[in-house]
Amino acid sequence: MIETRELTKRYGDKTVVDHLSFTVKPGEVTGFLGPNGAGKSTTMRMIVGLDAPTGGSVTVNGRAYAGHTAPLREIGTLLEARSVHPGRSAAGHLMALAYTHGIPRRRVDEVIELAGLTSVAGKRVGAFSLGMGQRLGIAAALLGDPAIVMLDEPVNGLDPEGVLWVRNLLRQLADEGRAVMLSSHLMSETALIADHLVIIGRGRLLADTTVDDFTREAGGGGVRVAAAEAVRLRSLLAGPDVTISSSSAEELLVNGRTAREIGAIAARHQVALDELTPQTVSLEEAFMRLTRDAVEYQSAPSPSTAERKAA
Ligand SMILES: Nc1ncnc2c1ncn2[C@@H]1O[C@H](COP(=O)(O)OP(=O)(O)OP(=O)(O)O)[C@@H](O)[C@H]1O
Repeated sequence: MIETRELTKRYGDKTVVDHLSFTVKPGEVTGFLGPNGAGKSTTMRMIVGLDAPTGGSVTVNGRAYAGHTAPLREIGTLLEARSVHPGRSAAGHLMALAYTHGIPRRRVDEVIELAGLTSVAGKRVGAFSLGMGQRLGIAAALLGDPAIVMLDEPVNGLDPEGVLWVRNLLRQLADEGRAVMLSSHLMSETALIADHLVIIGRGRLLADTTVDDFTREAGGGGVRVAAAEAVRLRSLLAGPDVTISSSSAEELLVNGRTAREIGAIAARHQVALDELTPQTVSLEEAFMRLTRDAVEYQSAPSPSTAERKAA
């Protein structure tokens, strides 16, 4: 389990992580989401003691990372900046890591197989593709058979097969009872992998929710109904928590009733429907709405000719 409480990081007068509190629980995949520059990497670096917090605290399985005698057995990480000697083979790299952390040699063979690197284990890391490098990074993260796995942008640069592999692996690790945390700036991809979502913007917590709840709320765009008898249908659909607007004489936008309920009411009263369409909002759109005010570099529309002349 990872627990951050009021975790804060400032660089000069800029607050990069701002009183952030969340928990990454065992048996779940937690997606850690935010636009570029939101503070995800900084938070992850503080979790493993690579950056010191300005305020607040973070614990890994109940203690500060530095307080563990065998930290690789507690938490395995893949962070963005990896330093692997390009002249070393994949097996050599993992062996060196295992040796310095007192991890038995057979575990190296296990993670090489788990990461699908058996056929390239003897190859120079410098000649690895991006995808193979990611697999090696994940193999290294799993070396200590840790209770927590924390990966920064693990699917970045992977081809569809690689993405599927990461997705299945993370599911398997969570099903084994491990706490899995992965960062991303891609909502739709994360929704396919994660159970839980921690969404941040400008270092602040914007949402701490389940993927199911986030998806349900994102789908709350109402139902569009078209019927020649729209006026009669409108009064039939009215109710305490129902709001109905209309953009034309034969169209309604209904909030507070599902498409199924609307269809049943229309059938009961013999109102013929020309259209019955739930207005879904894509997950990516919902994520963009949530983080809109927290995007570090927004693309501004270029000034119009009139504005340029006035300037
Ligand atoms: N050492 C540093 N000194 C000053 N500012 C820093 C430092 N490290 C990070 N920052 C700033 O902190 C903010 C958060 O950066 P961070 O890398 O944690 O964000 P992120 O959410 O991981 O972004 P990305 O998705 O682009 O990797 C950025 O504005 C970045 O410029």
